[in-house]
Amino acid sequence: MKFRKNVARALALNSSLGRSITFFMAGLLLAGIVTCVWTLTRSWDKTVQDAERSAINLSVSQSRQAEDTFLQAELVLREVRRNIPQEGLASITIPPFNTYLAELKDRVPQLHGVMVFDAQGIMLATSLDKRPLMTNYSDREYFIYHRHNNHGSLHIGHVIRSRSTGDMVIPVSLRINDAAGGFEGVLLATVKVEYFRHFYGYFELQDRDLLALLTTDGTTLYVRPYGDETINQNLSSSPLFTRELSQKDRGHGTWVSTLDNIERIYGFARSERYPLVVAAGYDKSALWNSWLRGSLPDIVLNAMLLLGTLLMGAIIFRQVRLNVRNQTQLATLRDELTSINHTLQLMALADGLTGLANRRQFDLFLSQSLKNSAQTQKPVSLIMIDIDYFKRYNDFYGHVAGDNCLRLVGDILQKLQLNKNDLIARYGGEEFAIILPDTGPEAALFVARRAVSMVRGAKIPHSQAGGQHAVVTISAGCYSVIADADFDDAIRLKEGADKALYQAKIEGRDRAMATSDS
Ligand SMILES: Nc1nc2c(ncn2[C@@H]2O[C@H](COP(=O)(O)OP(=O)(O)OP(=O)(O)O)[C@@H](O)[C@H]2O)c(=O)[nH]1
Repeated sequence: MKFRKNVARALALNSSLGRSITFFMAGLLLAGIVTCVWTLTRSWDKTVQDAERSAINLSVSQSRQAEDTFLQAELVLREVRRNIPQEGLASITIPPFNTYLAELKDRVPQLHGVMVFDAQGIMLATSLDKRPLMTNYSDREYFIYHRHNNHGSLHIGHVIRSRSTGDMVIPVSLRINDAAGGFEGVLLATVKVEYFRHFYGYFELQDRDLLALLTTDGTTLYVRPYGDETINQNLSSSPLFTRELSQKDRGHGTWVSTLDNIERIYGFARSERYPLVVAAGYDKSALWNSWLRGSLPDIVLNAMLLLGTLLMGAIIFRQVRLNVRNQTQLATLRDELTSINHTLQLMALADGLTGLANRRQFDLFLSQSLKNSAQTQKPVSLIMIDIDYFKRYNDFYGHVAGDNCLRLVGDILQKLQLNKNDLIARYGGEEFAIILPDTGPEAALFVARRAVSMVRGAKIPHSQAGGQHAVVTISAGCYSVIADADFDDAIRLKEGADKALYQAKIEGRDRAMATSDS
């Protein structure tokens, strides 16, 4: 609650200007944040797209390169098969044939060796300088494969360690049939894994980026940047095989590698000719860090802009708060002045002793009433009232008691239940006056008599009054006119009423008299 109050005060929410500026600043801030996030998101998306494109291109080009590498091995094997005599493998003259194989192998740098095996797996010829110690190869996967699969296409096996040199090699083999179509032996070319290690080393890649050559059954032939420990790993459970390659031959995707649990952005391509796949993956966290470093100036700039907006907002809010405070102070001041004015107005128009209208208000009211009368041609009556023997009262009871007596008479006159348009005023000294607009002489005399009677009935002691009751009494004189704009009606009215009052005094006081124009 307190927090909400503080926020409302800080943002000057209690003023419409404050509210408008709050909404404007909030909109500006929101637009700034949205633009900043949108720009950065787009920039990151573009970085990812570029990485995906680059990964696809790299995997496609390396798939082609792998195809070329194995095609050259296949061409060598097919040439060897063409050069096997009609009579079969048994008729090969070993030393010259070994030389022939060595020459062929030297023409293709990626080849580790070229060999010929008979139907029992015995090595008959080899391009290698020295023969391996164990000469029977019938346990090798490629040999078993060809013995059981009678077709003339190339077979690419998993990586094996050469029994003659100890090198890691990829076996590429062809079956040889005899004249009757039966199994006669196997032609083998081995491709150096080192060749791929060397070739993949040319590419400018980050430490944790990956370039892998695999067979389509998910077995790794070589994975850069790793060593021999990742060769012949089964990655068939990787999203590359379970998700991507089951749908398309080339493409991109992001997944966590089953080999090292690193998330990468991958591109992949399957060879059209051989059961091979190449995958190129960029380490996503390295890419993120690099993007972050590159985007840092933008981020700092955007943050500064947002900070600038906030600062500007703070300054504006400070001004608004000051403005609102000044306005509040001004409003309070204005209210106070209005109230003082009102009091002053009342004071200017009211009699301080009795609270009745004063002489000034009497004159204004009389003037207005006469104007109305001139227009409506209805009569205006004036009753002039004077306290009897008031000098004696003052002399006997003192001026303070005299003032109190004036207040009491004022209170009694206020209880006369006049029309709301009538005005009772203290005319001056111990004299009162009642203006009765739209009232004729009879009604005025009736009111005057009631006033006389009520004051007498109040029984305010006046031992010096001289009458039989020894109470304060009043005398009243009434006069009525229908105003005539050409004439000084106020003087006429006052003189008439004074004359009647004088008459009442002469007649013995404590009474009301009326005079007329005649
Ligand atoms: N205490 C008090 N006395 C006032 C005030 N204004 C006028 N007086 C007194 O009222 C008295 C008026 O006396 P007069 O005009 O001679 O007449 P009166 O004694 O009332 O005699 P009549 O009018 O002939 O009955 C004077 O003594 C004034 O001093 C006032 O505000 N307070």
